[in-house]
Amino acid sequence: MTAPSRPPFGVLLVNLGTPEAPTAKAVRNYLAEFLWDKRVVDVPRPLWWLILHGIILRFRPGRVAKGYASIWTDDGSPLMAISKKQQQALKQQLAAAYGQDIPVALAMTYGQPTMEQAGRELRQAGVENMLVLPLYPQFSSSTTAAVYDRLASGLKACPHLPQTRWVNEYHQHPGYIQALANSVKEYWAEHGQGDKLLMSFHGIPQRYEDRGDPYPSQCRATAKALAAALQLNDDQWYCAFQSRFGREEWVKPYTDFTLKEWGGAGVQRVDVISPAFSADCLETLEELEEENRENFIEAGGHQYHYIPCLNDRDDHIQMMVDLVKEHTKGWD
Ligand SMILES: C=CC1=C(C)c2cc3[nH]c(cc4nc(cc5[nH]c(cc1n2)c(C)c5CCC(=O)O)C(CCC(=O)O)=C4C)c(C)c3C=C
Ligand SMILES: [Fe+2]
Ligand SMILES: [Fe+2]
Repeated sequence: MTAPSRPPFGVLLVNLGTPEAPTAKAVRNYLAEFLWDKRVVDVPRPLWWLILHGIILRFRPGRVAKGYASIWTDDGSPLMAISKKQQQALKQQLAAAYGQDIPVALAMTYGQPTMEQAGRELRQAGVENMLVLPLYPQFSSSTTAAVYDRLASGLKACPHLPQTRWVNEYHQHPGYIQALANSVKEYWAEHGQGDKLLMSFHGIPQRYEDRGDPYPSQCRATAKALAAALQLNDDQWYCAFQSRFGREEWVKPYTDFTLKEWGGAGVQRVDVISPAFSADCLETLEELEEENRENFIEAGGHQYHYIPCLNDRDDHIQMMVDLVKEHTKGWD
């Protein structure tokens, strides 16, 4: 009997993390870990500890849990359920592309599965070369860099470091732009085309951009590339930022203000897509699908269409296979 051969490399897929249940307690645990990360909120300690534990974690979890309850599925939080589907689909498409099993593990920056769990899984599969693929198309210090920190701290206990490479961002990758364009075109073929396509990205504080975070400019570049792929005129599309948190200024223009303004200005129908997210989540299914629909309709708009994230679409997973091939040269 021959020993099973080592895989040439393994892939670590990473996303943000999500609560274990749509309850105030689970949301509190999730937010306590997430919002304590200095990459996410940089307010000096111990002041931030007092604000987080004294105010935010007392009131926010109950309200946010209701939002999660409205989108929860039989398979749990959408972000987790979709991430698992992406993991399985990527494994299948990599096996087809390489003619052998390529291990793919899933980790979350906050909560489960941890970097340590995913790392052990890859190690047990014999992985010595690891490609880290954070599922954030645009690089931000608050997301992608946080993955680096967590992985580095998870590897502290590892006696045998794998060779590691990273996918920093893929905000203008031709396969990514093409998959976005395909999804919009398919949506329009079925539902017709609106007056405007709003590309709504998760925001970050303006201060983070001012000190060099490239995320907003990468979002604007993604939006421009998608508009070009769809051959839209300048008045047919717009790029805005959602999900503000706290009182300080975040990158503008704001999605909710834009939709209120459009609703009042007689825009009849708007189509909304959210290219900062590789998987549908609270910020798309609740904030965009529900809250912002209300903002537009209450201001006088008529039709509001939300176009889903790329999730486990074939062309999205194929783009991940291309990213893997491009970043593992010499390992295969
Ligand atoms: C407090 C500051 C925050 C920054 C900066 C931030 C950046 C950022 N986040 C994502 C992706 C996601 N964020 C999600 C939820 C979420 N984000 C924040 C705060 C910041 N995000 C909070 C407090 C929450 C939780 C919900 C709430 O309390 O309002 C999610 C959804 C998770 C889910 O379970 O579905 C994603 C995904 C990006 C891409 C980003 C910057 C580039
Ligand atoms: Fe966020
Ligand atoms: Fe939100």
